[in-house]
Amino acid sequence: MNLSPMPLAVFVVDAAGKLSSWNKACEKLAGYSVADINGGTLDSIIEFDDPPGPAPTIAQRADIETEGILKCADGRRLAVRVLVAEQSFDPDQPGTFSVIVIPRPGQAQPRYALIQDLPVAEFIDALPCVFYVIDQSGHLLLWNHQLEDALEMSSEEMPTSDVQFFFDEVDRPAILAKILSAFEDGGSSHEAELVGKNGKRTTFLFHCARTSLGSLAAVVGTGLDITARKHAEHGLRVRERAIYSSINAIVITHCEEGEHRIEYVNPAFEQLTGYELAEIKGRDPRFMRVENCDTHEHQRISAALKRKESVRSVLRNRRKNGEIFWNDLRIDPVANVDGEVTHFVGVINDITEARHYERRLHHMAHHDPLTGLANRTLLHERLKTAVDFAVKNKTLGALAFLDLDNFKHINDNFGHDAGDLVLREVAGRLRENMRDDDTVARVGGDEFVLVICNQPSHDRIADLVERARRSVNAPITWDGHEIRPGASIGVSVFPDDGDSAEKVMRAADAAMYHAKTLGKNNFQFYSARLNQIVHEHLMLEANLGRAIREHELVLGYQPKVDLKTGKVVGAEALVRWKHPVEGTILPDRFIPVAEETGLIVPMGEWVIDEACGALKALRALGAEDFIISVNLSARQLRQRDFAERLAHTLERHGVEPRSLELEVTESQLMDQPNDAMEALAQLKALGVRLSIDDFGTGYSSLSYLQKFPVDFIKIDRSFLGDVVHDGHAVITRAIIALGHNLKMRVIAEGVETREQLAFLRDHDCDQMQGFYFSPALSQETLQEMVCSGARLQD
Ligand SMILES: Nc1nc2c(ncn2[C@@H]2O[C@@H]3COP(=O)(O)O[C@H]4[C@@H](O)[C@H](n5cnc6c(=O)[nH]c(N)nc65)O[C@@H]4COP(=O)(O)O[C@H]3[C@H]2O)c(=O)[nH]1
Repeated sequence: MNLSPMPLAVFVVDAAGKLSSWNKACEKLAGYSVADINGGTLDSIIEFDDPPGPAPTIAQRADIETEGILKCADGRRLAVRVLVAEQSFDPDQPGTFSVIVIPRPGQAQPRYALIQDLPVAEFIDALPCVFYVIDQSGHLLLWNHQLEDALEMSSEEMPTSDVQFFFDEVDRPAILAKILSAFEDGGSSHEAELVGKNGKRTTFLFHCARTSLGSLAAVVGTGLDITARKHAEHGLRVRERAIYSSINAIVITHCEEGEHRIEYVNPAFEQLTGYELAEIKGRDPRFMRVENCDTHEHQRISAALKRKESVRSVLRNRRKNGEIFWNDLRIDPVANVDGEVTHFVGVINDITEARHYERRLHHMAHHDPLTGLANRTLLHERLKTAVDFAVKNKTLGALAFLDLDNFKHINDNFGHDAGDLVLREVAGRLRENMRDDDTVARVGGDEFVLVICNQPSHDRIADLVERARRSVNAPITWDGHEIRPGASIGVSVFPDDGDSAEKVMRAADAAMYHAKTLGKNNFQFYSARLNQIVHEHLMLEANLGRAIREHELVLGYQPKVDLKTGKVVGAEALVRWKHPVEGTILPDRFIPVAEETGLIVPMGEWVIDEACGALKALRALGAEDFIISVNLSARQLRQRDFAERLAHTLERHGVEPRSLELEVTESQLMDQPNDAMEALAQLKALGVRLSIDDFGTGYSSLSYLQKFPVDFIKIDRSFLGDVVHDGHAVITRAIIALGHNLKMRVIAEGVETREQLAFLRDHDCDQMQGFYFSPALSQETLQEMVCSGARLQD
């Protein structure tokens, strides 16, 4: 064992106390040479302050600090502390003991008295740093190999170089100043980068101190390689800067015993929340929470923090100014080197804008832009919820479909702005009449829907719907005009009329259909009978197309008689449906379905084609002037190429246009009078005859009537009634006079009695048709009648 670097005096003795080795410090302290001590015992050198009695063995002294006197070679008696320790870690010397001798206070030698015993050169080279001694000329007197490595220089090159050249030119003045300061003030320290001969750069933390070598003033110093630390510091600074400059608000909290205290917030946080670090440092970040809001999210966060786990949450927080913002928050734990979580980093994203945008999108996806009411999508959701609720809780609810009766008329006459105003006004009125829990939706141009929840009775529902209907009825002023919207409403009650949204909607639809067929501005509840009607309607709708294709339709011809001559001058073609199962179906049942479905157009074409065929046949029989009239739907009239197609049909059958008469009802003409006028003008130009059907029921404006290029007006059947006695006679007379004044001829339909006939004759009516003379006949029977020259008897 080599004891020489040890500065304390140490003897090695065996169990009997015989000295076997000692160190230089020991020689120094006691003044013995090797020869003096060799073979001696511990007792010959140290006098222990033992209590009276037998002296303890060496082993007994182990690990006990005792005091004694070191008997020095020069006769001095030095008071010492003695520590005996068994050299158990040295397997080569079993049973040997170290005896460490420490001079007692006041007895010690100067601190570094033993230094010359140390192998300084080895120490210097073993230092974990560079070592140097510089003289006043700035040249190295002493250095270790670490310095050579850093400078990439050999030992030979070192003394010849001025130390300032070990540094970058820009750093040199500062380096010189530091060395100078060490010479003048006794010491200095600084960080600087040593530049190796081949460019290697190493950052050192230098400490130097003034010293003297004999009479030579010098500076001795060390330099600790801090390159790695510098890199780390730089990295940290970059990261710190990144956090500082991040556009995301960042908060760092310190956590201890479940408490979270804000330690740092970046400027983005300050900007976002309005709080500055100084005023919130040390507070729990939850102070920003909105009370009683997002409680579930807060619980989730607390639980994650307790488990020291990351968590993400979207919740509302309050800014300093009280404003609430949506926070997309992410919190991550930060552990120290021992893996213990000491901090949490929270990244806050203000997503208020995005949330609002999302909400706006959601609102747009679920609401009608014009009125702000729920749209079809939202209606379906709400209805489903309401029906499910009613089924589960055994309460009553209602679904009301509401159609504005005259919306098209409003749009056509007052323009789309007026139409929009009416829709918005109606929407507002419906909303006002419903509770917040109810739903008011707009699902089409003029179609509104109400979902009414939680009602005590059918009566109460009826009251509510009636109130809504009346509110819609109130007049709206537009550009000085008073518009009075009307509404047809169909109502189904759930769960009575259906336990699912689909069934309830079907029922309300049926009720609505019924309400419309009953006339305008009323409301109807769904009923089983109603269902039957609607079912029938659907059946007709499904079969009518086939009926047209499969030739199940036939025409009946009701003769028209000239009232002056009694001669049969024409006939009205009336369509019938010979249904293979149901038998003959009259047009009043299926024409409205054909109108609704658009099948009226192909059906109308067939009728004209058939009527032309009949005209051709009659002509062949010699009835040259015979006229057949057909009923025309407004839908046919609106077809752009109707006149053209009609001309083709007439040509194909070789029928003169003047033999065909087209009857259009007064109400259909007045629906869009300007368009109708244009269409009628085209037909007139073609040469066909025109007549206004059901005259007296359609509120004709006289100015229009004058302009329609029609040949006949047909007094509506309803005015004939008891024409001889009641007020209808006045109207009938007026219509006949009006027609004649407008240079039109007048025909009366539905004539059933001799009295009616007499009345018509007395008032100069031109023609008649009706059961009194004949119902509609088959083509063959009509031909027979015409050929036989049958006449109306006086
Ligand atoms: N009470 C009574 N009724 C009488 C009398 N004389 C005739 N009628 C009935 O009155 C209706 C006259 O036809 P409309 O007013 O044009 O009314 C027609 C017409 O608007 C429509 N229609 C019939 N055929 C066609 C067609 O081919 N095309 C179109 N678009 N509509 C048609 O169906 C309606 C009903 O037709 P129909 O059921 O055939 O009923 C016919 C006819 O049978 C009478 O003395 N007393």
